[in-house]
Amino acid sequence: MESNQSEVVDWGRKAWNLLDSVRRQSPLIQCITNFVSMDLMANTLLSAGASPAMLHSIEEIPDFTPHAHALSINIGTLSPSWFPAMKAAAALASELGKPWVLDPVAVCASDFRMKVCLELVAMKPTVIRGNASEIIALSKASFSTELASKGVDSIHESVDAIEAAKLLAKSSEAIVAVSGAIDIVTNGEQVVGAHNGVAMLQKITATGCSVSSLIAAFVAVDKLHALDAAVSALSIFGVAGELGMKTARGPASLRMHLIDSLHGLDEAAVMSCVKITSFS
Ligand SMILES: Nc1ncnc2c1ncn2[C@@H]1O[C@H](COP(=O)(O)OP(=O)(O)O)[C@@H](O)[C@H]1O
Ligand SMILES: Cc1ncsc1CCOP(=O)(O)O
Ligand SMILES: [Mg+2]
Repeated sequence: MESNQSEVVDWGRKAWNLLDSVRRQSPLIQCITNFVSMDLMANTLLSAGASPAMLHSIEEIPDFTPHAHALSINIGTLSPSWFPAMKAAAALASELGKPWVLDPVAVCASDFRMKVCLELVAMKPTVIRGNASEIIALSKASFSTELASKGVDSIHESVDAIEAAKLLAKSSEAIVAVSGAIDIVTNGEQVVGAHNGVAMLQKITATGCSVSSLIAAFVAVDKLHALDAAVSALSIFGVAGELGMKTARGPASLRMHLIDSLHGLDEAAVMSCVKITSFS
């Protein structure tokens, strides 16, 4: 059961406990991800205390996926040859009761991406995390040229995608997370928001991809509370961005300070900086 809507949740404590569990358990996260994100995603997971493995060959899935504690699937640089491995890994993870996260990068950019994503959504991801335009497009379940204009970036605000996220969560039975100025997370009924992060994170490629895999690491250590784990991961990543921004001079140095801050986060910083509120 997720945190009850009427109870007062100490989100700072919850987020810290989850980060602490990731550091103690160092879950193995299999990432089938795009070429752009591999480096930042692996470093994000390492600096949070998890153990990343970027294995995407279909031949290795029967041997390796059973050892992973969670799986992260990202369609960023999709080509037809990758799709069978994504499906095989998702199917095996589901069969073995392992949580998995889908990042529908640029699902609005082409009919091919939309079809691939809809097949993956039907395979029951634990969490779907995208930006607002991606979640709006995916909830409509059909490709439209109107949303294709910005490719991997969003043309909507996250709060504009709340109803779409709820619809998608209900139809897919996944937790749906929409990143943005406020990160929105829903199970279709309950809606929570993480108010952390800095706008400069949008100027570093693959921060969205990386936070999707961080969600996989948090869900790996608390798979019965995927909504709480997802919003905590988003908030913690945002806090690392806020602290990193204090010494950054632009996107390139923020990338470095983001990783350093995530690695160095302590209980006091998490307790005082995490800002998660209920929307419903
Ligand atoms: N305006 C903003 N203010 C603060 N943080 C933001 C803002 N926009 C995005 N972020 C953060 O940047 C990261 C990447 O999100 P986003 O840019 O929405 O994903 P994507 O890269 O997939 O489009 C997330 O951690 C999100 O919280
Ligand atoms: C630029 C780009 N092109 C294909 S995948 C990718 C990375 C997208 O990363 P994010 O969605 O985290 O911005
Ligand atoms: Mg993205």
